[in-house]
Amino acid sequence: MELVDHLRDERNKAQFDVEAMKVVWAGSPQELQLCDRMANLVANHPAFEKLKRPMLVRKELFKNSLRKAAYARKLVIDLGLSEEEAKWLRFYIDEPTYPDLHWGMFIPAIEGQGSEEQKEKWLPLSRNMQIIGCYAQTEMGHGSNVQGLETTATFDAQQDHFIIHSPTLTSTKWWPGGLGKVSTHAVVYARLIVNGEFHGVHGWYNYYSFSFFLYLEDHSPLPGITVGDVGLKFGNGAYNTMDNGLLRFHHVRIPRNQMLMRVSQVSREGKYMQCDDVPRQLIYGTMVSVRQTIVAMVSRTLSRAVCIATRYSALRRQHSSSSLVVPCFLMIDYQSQQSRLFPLLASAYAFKFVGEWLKWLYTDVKQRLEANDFSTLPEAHASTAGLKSLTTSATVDGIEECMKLCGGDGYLVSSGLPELFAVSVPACTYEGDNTVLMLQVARFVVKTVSEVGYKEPLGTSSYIRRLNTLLHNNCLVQTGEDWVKGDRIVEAFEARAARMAVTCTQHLAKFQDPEQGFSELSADLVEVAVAHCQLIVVSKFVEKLAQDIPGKGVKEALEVLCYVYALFLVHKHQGDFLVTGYLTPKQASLANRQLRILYSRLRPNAIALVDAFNHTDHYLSSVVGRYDGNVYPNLYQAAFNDPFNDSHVPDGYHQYIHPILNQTLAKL
Ligand SMILES: CC/C=C\C/C=C\C/C=C\C/C=C\CCC(=O)SCCNC(=O)CCNC(=O)[C@H](O)C(C)(C)COP(=O)(O)OP(=O)(O)OC[C@H]1O[C@@H](n2cnc3c(N)ncnc32)[C@H](O)[C@@H]1OP(=O)(O)O
Ligand SMILES: Cc1cc2nc3c(=O)[nH]c(=O)nc-3n(C[C@H](O)[C@H](O)[C@H](O)COP(=O)(O)OP(=O)(O)OC[C@H]3O[C@@H](n4cnc5c(N)ncnc54)[C@H](O)[C@@H]3O)c2cc1C
Repeated sequence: MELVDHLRDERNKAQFDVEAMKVVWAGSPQELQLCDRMANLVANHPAFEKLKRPMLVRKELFKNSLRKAAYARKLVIDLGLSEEEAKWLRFYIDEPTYPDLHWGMFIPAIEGQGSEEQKEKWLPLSRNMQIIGCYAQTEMGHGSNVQGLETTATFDAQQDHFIIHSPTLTSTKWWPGGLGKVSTHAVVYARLIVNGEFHGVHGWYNYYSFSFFLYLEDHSPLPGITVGDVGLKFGNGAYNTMDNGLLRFHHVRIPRNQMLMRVSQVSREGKYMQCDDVPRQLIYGTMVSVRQTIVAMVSRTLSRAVCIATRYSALRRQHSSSSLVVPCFLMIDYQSQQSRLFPLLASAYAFKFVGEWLKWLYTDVKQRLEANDFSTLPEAHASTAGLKSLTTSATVDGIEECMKLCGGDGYLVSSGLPELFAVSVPACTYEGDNTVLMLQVARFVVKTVSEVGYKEPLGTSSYIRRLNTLLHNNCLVQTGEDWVKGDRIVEAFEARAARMAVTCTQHLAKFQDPEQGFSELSADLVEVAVAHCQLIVVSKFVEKLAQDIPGKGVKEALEVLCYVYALFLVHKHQGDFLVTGYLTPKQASLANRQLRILYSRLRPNAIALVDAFNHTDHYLSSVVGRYDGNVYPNLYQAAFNDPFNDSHVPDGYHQYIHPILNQTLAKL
């Protein structure tokens, strides 16, 4: 039977080579081929079916996710997949499970913080999954405030042991993924006590990582350990496939050599030693690594929501504004729909490119750290923290908007959007609360501004070198067309970021106690950080356009997306641009007018731009976002796939409806 493509007319409108755009989106022909292979391996295997997930109760759901993880592991071994291939395989299985933390945090923590000897011992065991690990940092009472962690690790010189203890209820380890039911090991953050002395109580370096056996072979916890799951989380399915755990220690002994010893050591005699040439911030290194990964992944999450909303918008017809009776308008042709949808489409591309750049920055910093060069760590910290915060917040808001863009059907689980929202929303909290992370960026920016004159701003903050120009030269835009020039756009974002940073730095200088100033101005400081991070995203998109991009019409289509992203932000934050005096109201309104022109240029390419994400129907898991656009019969069928429709008479009907119909309520 011939398959009907309900989106064919839309696909025919494309003004660029979709296959070439797929390569740009994937990053390279090799990446495209790799992702395509892994996505189809998952899509074509019944073991990875996921549509029934939201109907399962927690215990079934969890067992189902363990089965999938075990099956994935078998595929990795049987097919001899590389670590990179295995990573994509897990990604397309699309279900948070313990291997995410094992591979994503436990192993990187050992790699980054273990001594050579420890790495030799623990890494082969971990990579072969002979042990399964998690990352136990957060406590019930302390999440953002890592300095406040209460778990103690007291050195016992007599027995050459550390004694790990949870002195209070609030010191209970709380949230670590994979901890609740599965992990055999954990990297635990604790306060170090040697010879009765807390080490580094004034600094941030008084937390050390320990690796320890959590379970005996019969899989009951070691004596002195209480472990469990933190309980049901938001959304059906969603993050409930993960055993986020709780953990308490009652004077649990572990050998001294299980303290991760790259940053500092405790000797057999009980002497505490800090490695001179290694900054203490390195114990936060795993977070830098994971924040980078989150940015690399988040564009795909947003692209998935946008793909669903764009395809449905290009199929569904509603009435025109002049006639409420004739259903003639495609939803995507409403200007208001475009103004909500197209900036999200542009954001997905923008986040992809900034994610590629961040990966480059992180790879560079990682190599430097291995060679004990820590000079770029502050920038890597600020960039990973800020971009993690910016992109996850925008993505989660974007998914919610996509749900609304699909009308009532977006709210159906079968649209794929509610579960995507539920599984993504904790990304604004985990790996650092987004506001807390933006305050870290603000610290970095304010420090850079304060040091102008005796320390050269580098990398993402190098615009601060041109402070004088940026503070005094206003925008030169005179026509709408003037707005679609890369260097002009970047300069506008630089001027806004620099002016906001300088104003805040001046306000901070008026406080006698800098910390009090920082606290009182924290809302403004978050806005400074947002401006700095948006500048990074815009400038990396513009830099991408300066590269050689093959394929008919590909570069032109990307230019439109870049300007949509940038001018949408100018419009959204026009208050910043106006208050700082960089723009006049006329220039701001020219930006908005140009944005409307750009939407009309983007419109014919909309479907092709989401096709270029190359998402399989399995990955999308959305009736309304199907590739063939055959929505309505499938939407109808999906309703009958719900077990709730197995019978016309639900449980409770005879008991609770009949008495009402028969007026026999007194018998209840
Ligand atoms: C949509 C979803 C899509 C995709 C998802 C994909 C993958 C998901 C995979 C995994 C995610 C799953 C689970 C998540 C796991 C976790 O959540 S683990 C726990 C994470 N916890 C946190 O992130 C805690 C946040 N808090 C902190 O990081 C710190 O406490 C703090 C930095 C906020 C503050 O710490 P302080 O000790 O008070 O620091 P400070 O005094 O402010 O700063 C001291 C100096 O240190 C520098 N610094 C801070 N952090 C780092 C760092 N990470 N690296 C390098 N340097 C750092 C800081 O800049 C200061 O420097 P100065 O030069 O100014 O002194
Ligand atoms: C799904 C999920 C998975 C997780 N996985 C792990 C894991 O594997 N391992 C692990 O160790 N942890 C994990 N966590 C914990 C996570 O890292 C913390 O939840 C996170 O760091 C935030 O800490 P908190 O929950 O204590 O929030 P809080 O720090 O209590 O924040 C609550 C509110 O206070 C505000 N706030 C806090 N501090 C400040 C400040 N200094 N200035 C201004 N505002 C502030 C925040 O902006 C936020 O609005 C996970 C959490 C979730 C939800």
